Amino acid sequence: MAQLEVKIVNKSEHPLPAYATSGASGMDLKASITENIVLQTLERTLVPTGLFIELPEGYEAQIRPRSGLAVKQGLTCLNTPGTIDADYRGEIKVILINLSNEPQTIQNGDRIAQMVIQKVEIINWTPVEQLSETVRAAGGFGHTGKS
Ligand SMILES: O=c1ccn([C@H]2C[C@H](O)[C@@H](COP(=O)(O)OP(=O)(O)OP(=O)(O)O)O2)c(=O)[nH]1
Ligand SMILES: [Mg+2]
Repeated sequence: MAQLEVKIVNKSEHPLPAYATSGASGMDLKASITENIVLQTLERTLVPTGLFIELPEGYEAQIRPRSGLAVKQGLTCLNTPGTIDADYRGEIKVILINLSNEPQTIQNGDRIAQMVIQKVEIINWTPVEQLSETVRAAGGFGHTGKS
């Protein structure tokens, strides 16, 4: 399979993010910090990764939570999925929040989130007076029931 080339500047002391298995969607991102971060219950913070990327136009990176961190420590990404725009040249940072009942500590090198690269469609609007009819029509938000 042809693979996309993506420029990256790595200012962290950690190796480049990598796919853990051949079928993985995401690459884990590590905290690049000089001091531990302690998050109290419901506290949030911006965790630096030391990574800067240049995505080709038509692509984005999504920053998603790791399920292990979520289930074991109640740590998740507040803005999930975080969006890294193709034209962003700043440091990739992860907005973590502690949804557990105890303080949670983040150490340098901890795998705090995962990054998925995806294609995005850029669209043009076609303004119209009416949309096509469907069975669902305007039903939503539980409209089809529970089971
Ligand atoms: O989890 C995230 C989300 C965003 N970003 C960076 C990359 C992204 O391209 C930029 C802007 O993100 P977003 O569009 O989500 O934030 P905004 O509040 O709309 O800010 P802006 O007005 O700068 O677009 O911030 C991150 O590093 N991590
Ligand atoms: Mg924005």
